[in-house]
Amino acid sequence: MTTPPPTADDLQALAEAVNLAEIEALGRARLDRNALEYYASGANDGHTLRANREDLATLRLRPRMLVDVSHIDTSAEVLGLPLDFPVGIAPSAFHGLAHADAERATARAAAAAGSVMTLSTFSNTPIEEVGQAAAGRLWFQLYLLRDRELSRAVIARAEASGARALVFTVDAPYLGRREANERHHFALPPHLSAPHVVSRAELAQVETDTGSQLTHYFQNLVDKAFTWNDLGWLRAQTRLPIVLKGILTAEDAELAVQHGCHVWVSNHGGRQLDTAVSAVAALPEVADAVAGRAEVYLDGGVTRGTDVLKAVALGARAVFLGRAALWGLAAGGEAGVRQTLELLRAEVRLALALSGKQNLRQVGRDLLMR
Ligand SMILES: Cc1cc2nc3c(=O)[nH]c(=O)nc-3n(C[C@H](O)[C@H](O)[C@H](O)COP(=O)(O)O)c2cc1C
Ligand SMILES: CCCCC(=O)C(=O)O
Repeated sequence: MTTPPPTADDLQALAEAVNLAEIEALGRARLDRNALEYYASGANDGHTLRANREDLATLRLRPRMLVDVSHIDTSAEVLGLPLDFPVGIAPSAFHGLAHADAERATARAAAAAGSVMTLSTFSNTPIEEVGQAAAGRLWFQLYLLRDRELSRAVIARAEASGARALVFTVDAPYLGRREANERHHFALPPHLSAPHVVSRAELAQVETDTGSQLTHYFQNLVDKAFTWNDLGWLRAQTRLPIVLKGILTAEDAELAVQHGCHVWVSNHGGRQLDTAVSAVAALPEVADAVAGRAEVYLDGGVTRGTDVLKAVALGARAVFLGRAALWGLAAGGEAGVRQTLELLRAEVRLALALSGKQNLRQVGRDLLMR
C-alpha cells in the first residue's frame, strides 16, 4: 500500500506539535499495519527497545546555577563536518513506506537543519539522488553483502555521491526476529524497491508465505562470515573514514580503534539481540576504552534534548535518530523530519542553558549523578 500524501490538516497538526512524542503519534496514525509494524518493532519481547529510552530517562542531571547563559552554542563536529547541533539521522531502510519523497525528503531536511543523514544500504532511493538532496551532509551505511563485487560497487557509488563516511553495521549478520513482521508477513509494497542491492523482480520471487519477506531476503544477501580479520579488505576499498555501528562493549571498542575505525554505540534500536544492554548503559565503557583515540556516537531511544546532553556527557560526539526521523517523515515528509530536528535543537539549547552550560565542550560526566 502507498501511504497517502499528507493533507493540509496533517501539516497543520504537524506544525503545532510541541514535542517528538506528538509527531510520533501523527506519524503512526498515517501508516498501514505493514509499515507501522516494520518501523516500530523490536526483537522478541522488546526489552532492549524499551531499555534504550528508560535508561536515558532515569539518568539524573546535576545542573549548575548562576552561569551566564545569555548566549548558547549548540554546534558540534563529526569527522570534520560542522553540525548546528549534535544530532544526525541514523540509517533506516525503506523511507518510501512513510512518504513518496522517501530518502530525498529526509536528506533535504537534514541538510536544511545543519544535520547529517546516514543513508541505509536498503534505501528505496539510489544514493546518487540522495547525495544531491543532502548537499554534502551525507554518510552511507554499509551492509556487507556476500557478493563482494556488489559491495565494492555500492561503496564506489557512495563515494562518487559525496558520502563523507562509511558506516559499517556490525550487529546484524542475521536480522533479529521482529515477531510482528513474521506474524503478518511483512513485505515491501510493489511500488518500492531496494536499488543498491536487488531488483524488484528478484524481490518478487522471495517466498513470503512463511514469514517476513525481509528476513528471507536479508539472510541471503548479507555476509555472515565477516570478522575483524576481514576489516583490512574493507579498509582497502575506500578512502572514507569507517565507523563501526553496533558496538556495545569495551573489548570491541578497543578492537575498532586498533583497526582504525570510529565507534557508533548502538543495539540497532532494540531490533537485534533482545535483552542486550541499552545503548546509554554501554556508552561509558566504550568511551573509556576509546579514550579519545576515535570519535564515538550513540543511537537508541533519543527523543529529548536532555537525552542528547546525557549522551554527550558520557562521551558521545553526536547522537542519531532512528524511528524519530521516520515518524517525522510519515507525519509530513521533509517538513516532518525538519520539525523533528528543529524541536530537538531547541530542546538541546534549553537543556544546556538550564544545566548552566554555554556549549557542548562544557558538558562532561560531572553533569550526571553517579
Ligand atoms: C525501521 C528501521 C530500519 C532500520 N534499518 C537499518 C538499516 O538499514 N541499517 C542499519 O544499520 N540500521 C538500521 N536500523 C537501526 C537504526 O540505524 C538505529 O540503530 C536505531 O533505529 C536507533 O534507535 P531509535 O529508533 O530508538 O532511535 C533501522 C531501524 C529501524 C527502526
Ligand atoms: C533488509 C533491511 C534490514 C534493515 C534493518 O537493519 C532493520 O530492519 O533493522
